[in-house]
Amino acid sequence: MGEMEYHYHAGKRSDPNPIEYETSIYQKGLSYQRPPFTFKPLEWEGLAAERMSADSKGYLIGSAGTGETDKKNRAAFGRWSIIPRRLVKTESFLKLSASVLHHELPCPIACAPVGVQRIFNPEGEMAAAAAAAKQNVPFIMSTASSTSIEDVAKANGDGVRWFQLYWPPNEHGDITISMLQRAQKAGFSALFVTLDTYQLGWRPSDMDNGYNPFLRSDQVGVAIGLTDPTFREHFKTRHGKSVDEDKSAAVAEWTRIVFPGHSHSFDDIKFLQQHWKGPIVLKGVQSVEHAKKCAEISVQGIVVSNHGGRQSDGGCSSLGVLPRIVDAVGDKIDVFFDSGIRCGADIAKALALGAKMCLIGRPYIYGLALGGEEGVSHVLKALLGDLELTLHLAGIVSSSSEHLNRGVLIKEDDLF
Ligand SMILES: Cc1cc2nc3c(=O)[nH]c(=O)nc-3n(C[C@H](O)[C@H](O)[C@H](O)COP(=O)(O)O)c2cc1C
Ligand SMILES: O=C(O)C(=O)c1ccccc1
Repeated sequence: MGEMEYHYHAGKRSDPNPIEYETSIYQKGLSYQRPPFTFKPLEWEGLAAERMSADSKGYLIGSAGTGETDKKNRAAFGRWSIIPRRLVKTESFLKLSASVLHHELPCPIACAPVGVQRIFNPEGEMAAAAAAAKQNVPFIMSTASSTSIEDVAKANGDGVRWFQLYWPPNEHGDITISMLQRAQKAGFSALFVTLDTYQLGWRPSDMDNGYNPFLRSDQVGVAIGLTDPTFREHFKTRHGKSVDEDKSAAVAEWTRIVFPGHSHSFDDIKFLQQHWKGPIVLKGVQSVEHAKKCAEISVQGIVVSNHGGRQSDGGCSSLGVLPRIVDAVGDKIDVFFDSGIRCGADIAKALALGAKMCLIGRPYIYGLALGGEEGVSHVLKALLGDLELTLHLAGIVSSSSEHLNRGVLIKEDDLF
């Protein structure tokens, strides 16, 4: 199927057509253009699950422990409601934008870093990075990618791309530097450092399945390590054989390096600041105290995230902590948000609560599993179209904080 023509238009604002909402989505859609799969966002997970092996399904959909954090992430969106304003003179095309990391970008969402994408579709990150570029959505590449840094950059072309670091311990600083240099050379313009995953969480689905994507025989998720010259050299010195001569030992060694089982400290951030020439964003913030410390050490941003509830059970909702973190540091650093976003209204609420940009996690991977590049495009376009129409019909004329702010929200609990 060719490029869909229903309306969402991230970045295609130069040619506004006021009636495109109706004509594209309904008339064209119903008569001769069919989406690759449903527009119903809450059905994507079930449909994708039908396509996947039990291992991949458990890995993607599963979360930590009883799943309490994950459930709270979702439930939190229902506690805020959008109050529509009437007789606000609106343009037919409102402006979606985001002002982050000293840039004006055409839409306020990005693809969250998600590792091992080839377990969901053979084209993996190549398909997702290509779709993101076409929709003007920044793509955050994971250290645990199943495709090398250089190949993802090629697939992403002239798109905006950022690199997510699973950060080796200090004694492997040379390997960290090598990854950063490769990413920089390949056009990744910001560094997202994930703080909450120096070890995978307690994940019952994966333990039931005895499943860890790294330890599969086809070594998915270790593409960066196995292609890294500094790691290859390190492996040879230490094991007396090349990576290619003993792949399973190399995979085990790389896994120990990127998931060492212990955390860095605030002081260590200086090392990254010395070796990365660009903005640094710390991912996995859930407390005001931690956010304030991040703001003190001259990083450019944080991601308020609990990793989609995949790391710790019994945690709070990511959306619940967002407003207080924005109040504490939002005027000093860029606050990104993720965990639990499934539709346009969810994005609208997180932006209204002060996030500058939302990262989309599982939903675009459901798209990848259901339809490769076209599936990811469908999900991104659907989310952006849904966001745009949600704002439009609420009389909110842009996604900037001037118009989309706490004034448009009410707490559902306060209504009763
Ligand atoms: C299958 C899967 C793999 C992930 N891999 C990474 C990763 O490699 N690096 C990272 O920082 N976060 C990773 N995450 C977390 C996402 O970046 C994001 O924080 C989370 O998915 C947001 O929650 P949501 O899925 O509810 O949108 C992963 C999430 C999933 C579902
Ligand atoms: O599963 C995850 O949440 C994650 O961050 C990860 C870790 C290792 C490989 C792939 C993804």
